[in-house]
Amino acid sequence: MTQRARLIYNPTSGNEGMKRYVADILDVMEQAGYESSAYQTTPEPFSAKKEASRATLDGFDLIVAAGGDGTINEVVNGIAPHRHRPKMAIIPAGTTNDYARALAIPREDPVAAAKVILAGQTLRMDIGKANKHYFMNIAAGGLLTELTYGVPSEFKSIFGYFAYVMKGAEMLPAIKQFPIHLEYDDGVYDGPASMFLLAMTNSIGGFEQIVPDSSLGDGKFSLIVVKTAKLPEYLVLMGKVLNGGRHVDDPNIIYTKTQNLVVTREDGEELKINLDGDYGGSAPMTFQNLRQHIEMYANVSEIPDGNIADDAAQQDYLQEVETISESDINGDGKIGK
Ligand SMILES: Nc1ncnc2c1ncn2[C@@H]1O[C@H](COP(=O)(O)OP(=O)(O)OP(=O)(O)O)[C@@H](O)[C@H]1O
Repeated sequence: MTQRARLIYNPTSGNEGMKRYVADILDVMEQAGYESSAYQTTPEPFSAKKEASRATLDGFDLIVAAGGDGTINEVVNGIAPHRHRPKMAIIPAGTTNDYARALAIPREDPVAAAKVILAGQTLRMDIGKANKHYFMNIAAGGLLTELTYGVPSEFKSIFGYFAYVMKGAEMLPAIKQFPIHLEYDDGVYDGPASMFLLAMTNSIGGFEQIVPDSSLGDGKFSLIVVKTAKLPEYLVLMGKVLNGGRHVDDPNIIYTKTQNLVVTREDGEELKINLDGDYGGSAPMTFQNLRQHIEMYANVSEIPDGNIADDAAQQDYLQEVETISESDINGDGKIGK
């Protein structure tokens, strides 16, 4: 039976330019063998999530999310709760596009991004669960991340803000410590912290060094806890991030891999949690890594081998590799020249 694909696109993402590419993107999806249709998101909250959920229940085989990381996060939230989940493809049109960067998908040209589907390479990507919400790239808490709520979209990404901070250091005096209780796979931390991050890729506002050893599809979060709130120590840490990810050994940092995490703020104050750049609820929060939960088209050959878990690259890609080796088979059926 012909496979069906649904394009869910946000007409307001980026420079509101997505609309004019829709016909060409649908054409690429058809070339890839999918019977294709499109849905334009609306100003109504969570329209992308609702449509992704509906299309999943309707049995669509592929959902293509075109928009900023906010739209991609909504589509992930529409798909992730279901037992039978379609594949996803990403067409970036936001301001930061961290997730597309992680999947090595072109970020300037939406049609080129769609053509990643034609190459047929996919990765089974981990998805994070945070209480009842899902996220695909990053969860974070702490004052620096709270500053991102209610700011203009160009500063919406936590680490767009982080970059801003690194340039101007204007926000650093605002960093405060709070008492936190963390339970993760290898331990418990009770003590002061100024922020924590849970990352699933190494694509965080363009800083690949924040998570120097991420492995897509390994079923583990990279947990980073910054204990200090002292300005000079923050500057040292930022220097170490830029200097090849050496912050991971700093005594002011906890850096570990974990599948599960429980976060509680111990002084009774609210700790807002940011999921993929937007407010996603407050602590106490339980996080779980859903290993290889959604299969996504990716430019796998452009991602360094060391950044992909051994069993995350999927069928189409592997078939392509097998096809190449079949051409090496001799007339006598043996492999080799
Ligand atoms: N037709 C529409 N009109 C107005 N707002 C919309 C419409 N469709 C979606 N939205 C809103 O767009 C927001 C998501 O934007 P998205 O994150 O995809 O793009 P962006 O803000 O340009 O990207 P980035 O987060 O990278 O800056 C959601 O709040 C959603 O409700």
